[in-house]
Amino acid sequence: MSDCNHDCGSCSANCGSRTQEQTNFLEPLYRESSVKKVIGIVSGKGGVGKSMTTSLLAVAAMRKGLHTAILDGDVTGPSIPQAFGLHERLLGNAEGIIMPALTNFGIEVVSLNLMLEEETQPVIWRGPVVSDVVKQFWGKALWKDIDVMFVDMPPGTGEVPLTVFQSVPLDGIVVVATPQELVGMIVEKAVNMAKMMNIPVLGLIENMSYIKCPDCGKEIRVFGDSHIDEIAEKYQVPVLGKLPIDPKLTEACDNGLIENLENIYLDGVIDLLV
Ligand SMILES: Nc1ncnc2c1ncn2[C@@H]1O[C@H](COP(=O)(O)OP(=O)(O)OP(=O)(O)O)[C@@H](O)[C@H]1O
Repeated sequence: MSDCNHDCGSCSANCGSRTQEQTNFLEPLYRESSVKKVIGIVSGKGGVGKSMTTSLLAVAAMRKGLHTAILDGDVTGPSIPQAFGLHERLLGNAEGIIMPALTNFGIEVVSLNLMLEEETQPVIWRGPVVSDVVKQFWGKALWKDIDVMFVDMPPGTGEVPLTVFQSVPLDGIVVVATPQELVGMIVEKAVNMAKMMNIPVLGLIENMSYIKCPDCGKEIRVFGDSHIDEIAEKYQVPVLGKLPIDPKLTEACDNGLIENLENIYLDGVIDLLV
């Protein structure tokens, strides 16, 4: 590795220069939980549509008849409950195990926003506390017979997402980016981070790729030309989708109706992921 500091105790990469056994940071599941497949939704920075993509993928999986869950790991900016219109407070069982909330169509959700006294309360916690919360969402919740779980990962490639990468046994990740990010190195950093952790990159999704003129149907590339195919080729990963800026998506998210939306953009993707 080019940035190796030869301190294997502080690194999770399983590279050729490793001199110490790899430490296992994985958080165990609660004994009554079972999750067949765990997919992390990752972005190089915030606000690019990671939660939107997580929600759309979960809805698509649920519609395929899979028992689906969302672990909202974006602890400081949790937007999953809003997209599904969830507001009730989460309950714990006698052992203090979190019981996930159920959406109208049966997706199981755990999110910090369902635990706060006030949904508008800011979460101003330091990194280790944030990553600890995500670990607890994985290990201290009752995830019963889940076929596929989507983890809305904390944004970026810093300490918090790194700890989540190490604590939750991800089967793979999907990277979401806007066209601007695809010009820079942010996406490549996210892809490389996953590779260093030996986590397969299942594919890339370009969000806010274009806007369709409602009058003539022409696709306008507001943020410039797409570079997603070049990056996908460079890293040999598939492009799973290109989502336009669609006011119907914003409206559905804002009104908690994401499950009622016809999921035209990511419908076919589930067969490639699960
Ligand atoms: N393709 C799209 N068309 C229309 N609106 C979108 C689209 N993608 C995302 N949005 C809207 O943009 C906002 C940000 O999206 P989202 O919350 O999914 O981003 P995020 O990457 O999860 O951000 P953060 O990491 O800050 O939580 C939301 O209001 C969402 O409804």
